[in-house]
Amino acid sequence: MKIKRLAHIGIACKDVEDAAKVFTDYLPLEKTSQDTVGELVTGFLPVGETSLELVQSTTPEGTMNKYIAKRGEGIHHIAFEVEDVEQACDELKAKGVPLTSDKPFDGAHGARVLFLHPKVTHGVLIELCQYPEGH
Ligand SMILES: CC[C@@H](C(=O)O)C(=O)SCCNC(=O)CCNC(=O)[C@H](O)C(C)(C)COP(=O)(O)OP(=O)(O)OC[C@H]1O[C@@H](n2cnc3c(N)ncnc32)[C@H](O)[C@@H]1OP(=O)(O)O
Ligand SMILES: [Co+2]
Repeated sequence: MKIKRLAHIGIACKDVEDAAKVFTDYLPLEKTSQDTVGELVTGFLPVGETSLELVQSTTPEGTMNKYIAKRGEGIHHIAFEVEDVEQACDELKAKGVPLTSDKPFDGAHGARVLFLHPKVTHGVLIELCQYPEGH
């Protein structure tokens, strides 16, 4: 597996637009995109070669709302960009690493994403993402 960079830090929030205001009012950051991906809304704020990814659920029982109900808003996951997420998935499976899905699925900005289960990563939910060429 080749890791290219820390792609983003995912932050669980109740409302992307509200949360973005804090980061753009208190810090010199800019929200450069907002997209809906399945039941999630994401907002990206670039910081050097990485980004903050604000993530909100659009349904009461959605992933982020479930997380927020248990732990409150805050850092939810860290995402590493990999060269080949299918290969990374095969490698992790061969090592017996528990994943949250059987295979990579669609993420924001055309990425394919895969998550290692936080129970084996010292409580840190780790995303691996592969972006399309030219991203
Ligand atoms: C927007 C697209 C994409 C991108 O392009 O970047 C994204 O970032 S999507 C982000 C949201 N999607 C995901 O997080 C998908 C992967 N996550 C999951 O599949 C689930 O959330 C989970 C990690 C399997 C947990 O779901 P579930 O088992 O149903 O929830 P529980 O509340 O019962 O949690 C079990 C256990 O895991 C702990 N947990 C849950 N979330 C996290 C977390 N973010 N970080 C650390 N630990 C987490 C939770 O506290 C429970 O622990 P115990 O209480 O000790 O059992
Ligand atoms: Co993410």
